[in-house]
Amino acid sequence: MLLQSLSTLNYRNLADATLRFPAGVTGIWGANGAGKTNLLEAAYLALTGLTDAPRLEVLVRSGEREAYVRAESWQGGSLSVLETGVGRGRRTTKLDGVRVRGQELPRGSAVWIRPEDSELVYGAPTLRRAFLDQLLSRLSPRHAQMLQRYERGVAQRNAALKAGEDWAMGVWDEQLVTLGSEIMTLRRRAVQRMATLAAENHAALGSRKPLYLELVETTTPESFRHDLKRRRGEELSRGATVLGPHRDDLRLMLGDFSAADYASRGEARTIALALRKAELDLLQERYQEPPILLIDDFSAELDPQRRSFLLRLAASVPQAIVTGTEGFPGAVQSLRAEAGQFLPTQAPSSAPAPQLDTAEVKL
Ligand SMILES: Nc1ncnc2c1ncn2[C@@H]1O[C@H](COP(=O)(O)OP(=O)(O)OP(=O)(O)O)[C@@H](O)[C@H]1O
Repeated sequence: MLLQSLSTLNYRNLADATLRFPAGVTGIWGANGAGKTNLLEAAYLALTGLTDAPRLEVLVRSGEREAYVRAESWQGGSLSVLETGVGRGRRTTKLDGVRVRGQELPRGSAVWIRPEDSELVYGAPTLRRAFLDQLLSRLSPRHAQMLQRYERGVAQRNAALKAGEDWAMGVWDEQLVTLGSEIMTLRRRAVQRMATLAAENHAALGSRKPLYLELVETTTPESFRHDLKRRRGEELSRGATVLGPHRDDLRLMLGDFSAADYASRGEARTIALALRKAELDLLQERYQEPPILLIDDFSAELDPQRRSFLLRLAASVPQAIVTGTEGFPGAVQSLRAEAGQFLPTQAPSSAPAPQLDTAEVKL
């Protein structure tokens, strides 16, 4: 996958413009608040149709009603045009001029690595679940569909529990058990594979402590039906479905210790990096083409060894866009960010050029 150009209109603080990207690494540097993260966010939205903005309207420049992003990208030897428009609670996507659902955009097209990824370690289970679910949905459209139906089922079942409709539970339970069991089975398989990849990546990042990933389930496919019955009384009094895949978590362990409780900030960033690299590995495995790598603030909280891993990782994929407050060594194109504009320039760099030994980065 290669991003040839990105156009934005009314997107946050970005000037309305089209930027072109060559193969290789584009380094974008500039002061805090210049618009570097906004540009990566816009590229990710255009390429995947995905955003984790809390509300779509925050993506729209203050004072405007709609924002629009457009990517021209090469995939499997052909050029596609991907367009997404967002407004208050509304999102439309087009692929080559034809309106499609978000899921129909190329799912394996980009991976976004950013400092906030540390929240995957420290944050609430919801964040880790969202990470897993989003990745699984990108790997399997069937999973995306099942998850949507399951979540709708949980919402409807919760409404029935709140209304005290004990008599209706048999039907809701059946739906939840059928969908939930399949989701759990798929998650188990994916987490097993991801655990191996993340542990390898973590070691390649120079970490001495081993990383373990483990799914913490509130029930199992075998006992889901029985567990729902057993806890019916509690559910009716709380008005909520208290077990099932929507309550599961992904436990991250550094050796014998819970990473959420014991990891330093740098260690958390390293674990998050190992997870993102596993995401890249899985998408590449599935779609047989390396995703475009978007790396925000490449030097944040990382020591020279881990920074060097990122430099080599960026150099090992066909295309990467990397931001920072200083230049990115080895970039084929450097852009200076200022007030939402991106101007070609010679990047200043305080870091030494990376050893581009791509064999060291396992893809
Ligand atoms: N909807 C919006 N409309 C207008 N401006 C916005 C909107 N959303 C965010 N901004 C502004 O965009 C600016 C750039 O933010 P961005 O996160 O891209 O900066 P950055 O270059 O990544 O900075 P840093 O180096 O601090 O991470 C911020 O000043 C922010 O207030």
